[in-house]
Amino acid sequence: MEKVVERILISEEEINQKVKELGEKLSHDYKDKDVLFICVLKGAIMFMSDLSKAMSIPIEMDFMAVSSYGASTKSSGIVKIIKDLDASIEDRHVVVIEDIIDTGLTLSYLIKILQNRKPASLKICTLLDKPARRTVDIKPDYSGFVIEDHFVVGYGLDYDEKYRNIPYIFIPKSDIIK
Ligand SMILES: O=P(O)(O)OC[C@H]1O[C@H](OP(=O)(O)OP(=O)(O)O)[C@H](O)[C@@H]1O
Ligand code: HPA
Ligand SMILES: [Mg+2]
Repeated sequence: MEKVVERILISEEEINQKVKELGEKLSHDYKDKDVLFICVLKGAIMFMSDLSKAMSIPIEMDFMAVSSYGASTKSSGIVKIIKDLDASIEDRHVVVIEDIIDTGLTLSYLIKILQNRKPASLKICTLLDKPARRTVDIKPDYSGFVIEDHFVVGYGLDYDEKYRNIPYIFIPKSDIIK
């Protein structure tokens, strides 16, 4: 990994601690409700998995896949649904689980679609928030770390589909990014 890591931004320990805190907060906030977590594939896979295990209440899970980045570090601005939810979210208490809010285009598009399906409530939980690059007005209800304007990978986040499995979040060396 020395060949590709410029700098570790968030260590495995820091992620674990933050996920534990978010799990406690969400468990408290949803203790009297049936909550449905929607994982935004593929980036949120690690966060969804660890966060759901940090919950002290039972939750339901569903998955949605959208894509706007492709093999690039820049959002195309066009968000495509690649896989939709399996079930209706009408009257459900929904929390959308994301790995990162960057420009905000992906989530603002997704939230509009989900809001139209009339959930009882709809909140956003993101591990990373990069407000410097926001082009649309969207804010998370739950957020792990606010980060500066770096392209980051690891813990679900990819560059050209690689590094999602690395258990920490790092800034890659510039020569591996085209
Ligand atoms: O706020 P934005 O600028 O829209 O960027 C954030 C989104 O981009 C990434 O997904 P991507 O489309 O690369 O798909 P992936 O999760 O499969 O990597 C990331 O996982 C977020 O979903
Ligand atoms: O910083 C990032 N890293 C990886 N994928 C991303 N998608 C949006 N922002 C990022
Ligand atoms: Mg990506």
